[in-house]
Amino acid sequence: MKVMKFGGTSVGKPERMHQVAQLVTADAEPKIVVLSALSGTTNALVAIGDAIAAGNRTGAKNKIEELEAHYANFIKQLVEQEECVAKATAITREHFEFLDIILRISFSDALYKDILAQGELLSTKLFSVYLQEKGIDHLLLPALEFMSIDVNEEPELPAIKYKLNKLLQQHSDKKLFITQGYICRNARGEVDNLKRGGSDYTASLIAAAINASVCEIWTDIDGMHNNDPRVVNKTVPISQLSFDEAAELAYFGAKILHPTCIWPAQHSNVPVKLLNTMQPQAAGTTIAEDAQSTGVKAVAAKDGIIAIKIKSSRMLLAYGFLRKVFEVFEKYRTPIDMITTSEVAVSLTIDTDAHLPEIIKELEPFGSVEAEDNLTIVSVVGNEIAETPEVLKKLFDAISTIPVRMVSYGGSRHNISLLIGSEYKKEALQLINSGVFGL
Ligand SMILES: Nc1ncnc2c1ncn2[C@@H]1O[C@H](COP(=O)(O)OP(=O)(O)O)[C@@H](O)[C@H]1O
Ligand SMILES: N[C@@H](CC(=O)OP(=O)(O)O)C(=O)O
Repeated sequence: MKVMKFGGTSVGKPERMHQVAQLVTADAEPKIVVLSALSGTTNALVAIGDAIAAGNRTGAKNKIEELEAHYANFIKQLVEQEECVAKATAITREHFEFLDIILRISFSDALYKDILAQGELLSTKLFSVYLQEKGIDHLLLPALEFMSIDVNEEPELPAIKYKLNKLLQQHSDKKLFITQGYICRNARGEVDNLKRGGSDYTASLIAAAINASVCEIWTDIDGMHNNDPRVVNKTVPISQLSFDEAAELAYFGAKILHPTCIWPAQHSNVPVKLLNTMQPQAAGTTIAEDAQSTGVKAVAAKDGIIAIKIKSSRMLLAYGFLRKVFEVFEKYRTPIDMITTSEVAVSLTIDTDAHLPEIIKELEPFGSVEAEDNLTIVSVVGNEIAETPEVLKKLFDAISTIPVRMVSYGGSRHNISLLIGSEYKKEALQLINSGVFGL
């Protein structure tokens, strides 16, 4: 059995959904198809939730109406038969009625998550209606019945495995299952999600849970490119990546993959393929354990980074000092991305300001604390990169005009990371493209 995940761009237009139907019926292998919300929908739902949270009910109502109109148009081109048009219309009405009700009741965090879940519920149900119209046998598997996260918001792989396999056994006559990406239940049993872009994570968790033959991530580009195609002009697809390389690229900003979506597939040794819905014949990228070729593969950039510097001539070299610093970040569940130390200071980076004031306050007894935002981590990734001759020289020659704030080298065998001001990101990625990749 294989997993095929189609992102928002692959289901965002009726004709693309038609194409998805062709791709999922192209071979006889049983499959679980994971769909994201239509592109733009989750952003619109976030805007609706934010407007309601801010007490701007008129603004929220206008956004809901705009989104409903978008779905009304979508349906017109998705299905033709009167009966299917009626079904699709009833489905959208039901979900927009839910949003209308939320406008009238008191708002909570749990309701916000419910709002965000509507996108994937809509896309899968509408796709199911289209499959019905085409007479394609399938079953809609509700993700909320098997996809769960624990109190620390981590997916519960053993529970997911148990529940999903049980559901599949109950429907062993079926060959095609459709389910929602992104959405799940949390430890309180409420509707929750796997964070933005989380449908890739859903696909990888499902692939691990069923020990799939392959986890295919279908998107709007022919695989992982060597650089961010939204930022630089000339990029090329990479045919093979190891799990570690792909995980580093996803974590350090390659938007094509959700930051943590590699580990489940790696855990079960399921190869992941990145493929293009608009160009299905393109080779794409294969991510697998045995893709071990060495050398520089790609560069990615992660924005929204904050650097914190703690200066303390007294305490820094005392043992136990770093532990005390790390405990503050642990307390606020804020991961540290990069860290460097010197005789008198320790500098580290985080990617969220959610608890910044509390963190700074608790660090102040250790020394003087400075925080700086608007920074970007640029990560150059490739197996055994540190042992690859010339890489460091080429990299630093290429970016000699860019002020570099921090460097991380040696922490992983697959990664060299640089911290720069976000205003230099585009220039740095372009310089690395020509200086390191020769493009
Ligand atoms: N290194 C990269 N390789 C390929 N695509 C990238 C890379 N970095 C950023 N992207 C962007 O990721 C996009 C695909 O991811 P996403 O928008 O999340 O797709 P989907 O809607 O299918 O989930 C591409 O259109 C591309 O612009
Ligand atoms: N719809 C969700 C989940 C997702 O993964 O979407 P996409 O596959 O289009 O990146 C989001 O926008 O965050």
